[in-house]
Amino acid sequence: MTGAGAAMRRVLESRERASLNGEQVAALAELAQRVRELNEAVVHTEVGADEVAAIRDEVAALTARLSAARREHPPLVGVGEDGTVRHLASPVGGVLNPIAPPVAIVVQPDGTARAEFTLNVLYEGPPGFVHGGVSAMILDQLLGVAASANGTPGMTATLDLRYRRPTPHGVPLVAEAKVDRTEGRKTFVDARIIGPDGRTTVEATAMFVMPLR
Ligand SMILES: CCCCCCCC/C=C\CCCCCCCC(=O)SCCNC(=O)CCNC(=O)[C@H](O)C(C)(C)COP(=O)(O)OP(=O)(O)OC[C@H]1O[C@@H](n2cnc3c(N)ncnc32)[C@H](O)[C@@H]1OP(=O)(O)O
Repeated sequence: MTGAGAAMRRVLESRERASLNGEQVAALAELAQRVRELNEAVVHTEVGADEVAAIRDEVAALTARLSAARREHPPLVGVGEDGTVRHLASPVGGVLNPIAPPVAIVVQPDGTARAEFTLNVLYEGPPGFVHGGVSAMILDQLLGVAASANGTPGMTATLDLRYRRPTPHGVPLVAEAKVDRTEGRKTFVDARIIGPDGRTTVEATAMFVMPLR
């Protein structure tokens, strides 16, 4: 195990997060997906006020059923040898988090963290386009995964963004991040979001700092 992997394991163990087995993850991921669809339906519904009130009560009843047995913290699933963490409830791509945009990040052999995804209207800022804060969140995650996969995980210390052109929603997007260099505890990473026309919409650079403890 790398020093970074050991450091991450220490950080996570000190936070006493439970692990789930594959079957539990699959079941909860399906539930989260249904809730994602519910969120989208809430934004678009045109049903009448009485129906809205009835659905509100049904949703409240479902929340009470789920809350009958609760964990103190959201679960994590382990740390890889390279120090990367699969955070199941992450607000970016966390399969158990119904508000997470569906951003599945894959680390390529050259260390590039890459994701192909489509954002729906739930992530809209200006009409027709993705909210800038959502783009920043996705890029922060991608940058952090690239840093972790490099064996040099850390906390985001700086995140610089350049919004070159609007990022459309409802169409396939690509995002990529790659480590530029490391200096001691600091890791510098570059990233971008690319629109369906192949042009970059947002560029980002970040510095991650490995905490001392
Ligand atoms: C074992 C690693 C554990 C990491 C856990 C990561 C989970 C990974 C999991 C899965 C991958 C997915 C990725 C997730 C992506 C999302 C990540 C986030 O959202 S992180 C939340 C937002 N960020 C914060 O809340 C940071 C808050 N700040 C801090 O905790 C500290 O300030 C920290 C750790 C950044 C630095 O604190 P110090 O005490 O360790 O280090 P000092 O001694 O102050 O600085 C070291 C060097 O860095 C520079 N530095 C530090 N912060 C700077 C800053 N903000 N701007 C410029 N320089 C800075 C300093 O000037 C110093 O440089 P000189 O050595 O003198 O050259």
